[in-house]
Amino acid sequence: MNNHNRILLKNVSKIFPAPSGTVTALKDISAEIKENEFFSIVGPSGCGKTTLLRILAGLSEASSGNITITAANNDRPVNSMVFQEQSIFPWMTVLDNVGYGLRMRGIPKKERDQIAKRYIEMIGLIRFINSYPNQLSGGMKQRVSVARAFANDPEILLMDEPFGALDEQNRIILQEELLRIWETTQKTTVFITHSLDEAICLSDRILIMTANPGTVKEIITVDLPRPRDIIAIRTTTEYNQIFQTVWSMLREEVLKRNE
Ligand SMILES: Nc1ncnc2c1ncn2[C@@H]1O[C@H](COP(=O)(O)OP(=O)(O)OP(=O)(O)O)[C@@H](O)[C@H]1O
Repeated sequence: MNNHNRILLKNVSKIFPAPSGTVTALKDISAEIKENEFFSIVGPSGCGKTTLLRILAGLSEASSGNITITAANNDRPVNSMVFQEQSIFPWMTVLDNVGYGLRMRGIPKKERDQIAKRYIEMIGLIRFINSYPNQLSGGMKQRVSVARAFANDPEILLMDEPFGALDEQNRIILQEELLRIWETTQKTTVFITHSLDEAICLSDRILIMTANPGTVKEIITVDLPRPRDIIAIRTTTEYNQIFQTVWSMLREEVLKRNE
């Protein structure tokens, strides 16, 4: 991991109007996300994770506070987002879906097809390069979304529960593929998940949020060596210690949320 800050959040708050007045979804969120870091956010349901990611993506504005995203190269998009639901275009082939962001940036066809093909190979879908989404399974479609986000080569990658809708087997395969692509590209990534296991297996650090309002409870460093074999690291003492630490913090918040 590089020591430069790529994303700086300073006292970010978000207040939504609600029928009974207002809801404070986020309160004074401050964090520094480093260049090349894999940074996950976990927290009880409704604590504001998606709201925070939407603010980072520029899809929503903070009510107060500052967000700074340092762009190293002005020709690249600032961010690409991968959502939980499959968000690929049904009328485009896998190749055209993965190259979509590059096309929007005016990259010539030959070059964008070359780049797209590289990522399609990485996600193991080269046999399906000319297939349409209705010929693919849910897991395959989500792999196309992941490949598209990386092919776009954004400054930062934002992922909102990208594997949440998948069955466990596909989830493990996609986690392994994501780890491999991330370890090759070292793209600064902010990743939301409900799964502690997923957060630990993938991340350099994990931000644990409180609920009502969403604040930073703790930021934990995941000191597990890379490259990681996500099946093997689950059997280590280090993994179990981190799991217990994160869970004991999160448990308090989930219980509070259920009160
Ligand atoms: N557009 C909106 N208008 C009003 N309230 C909103 C809006 N979007 C989110 N909220 C509220 O803000 C809070 C945080 O919501 P958000 O979806 O960010 O949480 P989350 O942590 O992503 O939830 P989950 O884990 O269930 O996906 C919730 O109380 C939610 O009801």
